[in-house]
Amino acid sequence: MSTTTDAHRASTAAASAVAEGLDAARVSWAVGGRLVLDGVDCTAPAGAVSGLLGPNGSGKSTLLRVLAGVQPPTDGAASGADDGGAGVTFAGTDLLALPRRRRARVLALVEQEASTDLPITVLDAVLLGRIPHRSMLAGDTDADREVAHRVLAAVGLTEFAGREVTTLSGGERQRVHMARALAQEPALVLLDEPTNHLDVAAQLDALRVLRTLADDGVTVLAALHDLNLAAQHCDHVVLLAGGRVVAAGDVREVLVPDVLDPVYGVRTEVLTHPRTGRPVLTFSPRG
Ligand SMILES: Nc1ncnc2c1ncn2[C@@H]1O[C@H](COP(=O)(O)OP(=O)(O)OP(=O)(O)O)[C@@H](O)[C@H]1O
Repeated sequence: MSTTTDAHRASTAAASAVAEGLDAARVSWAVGGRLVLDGVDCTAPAGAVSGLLGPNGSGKSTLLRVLAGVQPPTDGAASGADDGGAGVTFAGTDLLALPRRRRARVLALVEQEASTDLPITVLDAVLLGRIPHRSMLAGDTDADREVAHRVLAAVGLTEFAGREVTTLSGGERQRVHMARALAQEPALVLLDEPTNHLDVAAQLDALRVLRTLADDGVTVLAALHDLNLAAQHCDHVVLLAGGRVVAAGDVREVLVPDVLDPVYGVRTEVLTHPRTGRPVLTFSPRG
């Protein structure tokens, strides 16, 4: 069985061996006196696809927003957590201390409900991702447009470049959000449910894009609800419940009945994928 401490320690050690990953320590966030994140420690190794898992309301979106610097962490002592201040480093740099613009050159966040009601074309929406790379007053350069077309091709949206974003389907918009994030050319990508709204082929496409990023050395951390997608596509997973990390490590250690059943309140059975050797999970109600 994978315990919080053992698996987490092992994955932390693995991440520090890869000097360039994301390392978050003692991250807390409270609202209305309630601790939504309670001293979260987690890592995402560089060059790997990491999955952030957990039931509804466990704190995945909140954690991604804090890691991305969108929402400042609550001071541990002030929030009632029994630890000190939060630390979020990437490649040894204190992410929370970086000015916003510099942080946007390092990391991109793809949120679940990103605003899509701007009356602009897909190409212009993706070009917004280039803003952190140019001076405030400069317009798009040829190099910016080259990057935008490259990332549009990567997410399969080349023929949508001239379409207004508002005319796209939910799945197409989801891919625009991913393309805009990729246009930032970040070294760290945080994604909240990137497969939401996507059909099964598009889900595999999205995960293929994440794999390509990881193969290029990018650190990828994606919140995922589908534990089987995580089982097949993640190198490392972090499981949250009630704002705490309950397990972290390799999918074969974390995605097991002893860990999942109490967290999700279900009965899990684990098979082995005949081709990949990775776990395939089935669920039934507990009782
Ligand atoms: N601004 C806020 N005000 C009050 N409660 C909040 C706020 N933001 C988050 N919460 C609460 O914090 C908890 C964690 O929310 P969060 O969205 O991070 O969970 P999640 O794991 O991403 O959930 P889901 O899988 O349903 O998307 C929830 O109970 C949510 O209602």
